[in-house]
Amino acid sequence: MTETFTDWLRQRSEPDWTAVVTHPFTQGLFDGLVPVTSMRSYLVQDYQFVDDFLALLGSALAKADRYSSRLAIAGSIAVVTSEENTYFQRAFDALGVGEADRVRPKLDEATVAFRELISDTNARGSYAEVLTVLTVAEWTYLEWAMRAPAALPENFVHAEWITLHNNPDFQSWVRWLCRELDRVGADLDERDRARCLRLFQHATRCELDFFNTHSP
Ligand SMILES: Cc1ncc(CN)c(N)n1
Repeated sequence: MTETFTDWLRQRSEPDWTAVVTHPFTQGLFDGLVPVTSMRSYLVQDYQFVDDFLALLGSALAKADRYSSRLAIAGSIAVVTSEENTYFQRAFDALGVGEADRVRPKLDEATVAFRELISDTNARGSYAEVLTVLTVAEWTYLEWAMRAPAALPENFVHAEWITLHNNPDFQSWVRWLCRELDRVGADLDERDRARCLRLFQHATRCELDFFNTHSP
């Protein structure tokens, strides 16, 4: 079988890729053993990441070259702004996160770095480059969440963060993202493919730094 563009990108992003999808933070989630302080700081920072991520989805929606692609992207925007946002609010309530940390927390270095990558891609990236960053963010999350055991932790803060990233709709969305990047990637010249690779590797490193920051 011939190698797809997304497989090519992922293979050249090792060993960071495997380090993200098997990260000890995710094992802590599966066991329900991430300490409250780590879970709180992780979700507070992630909510700021999600803000930029939503803008990047908007950029993909605007840059897409066909209506069917816009529909798929709009479906993901709907999830981020409903189920996922509601999860954050319920988790913040359960973890005692105050208003200031929900709206404008002090950002960790890893969050700043990730946000910079996203906003640069948002401002200057082609559709293929926007898809590249989205694919890393979603595919890594699907891959770690798929490693969860059938028995989920009791605490909904842990359990729902896993199921939000491993359910049939999320799986279809990630499959679509990979196919879309393969489709768009097929028309790129060598220089643009290399740009996507650098972005893919950079985004994978940002994911790793993000988990590392919140691992006790
Ligand atoms: C850091 C990060 N990367 C990816 C995802 C999945 N959207 C997330 N919520 N946070």
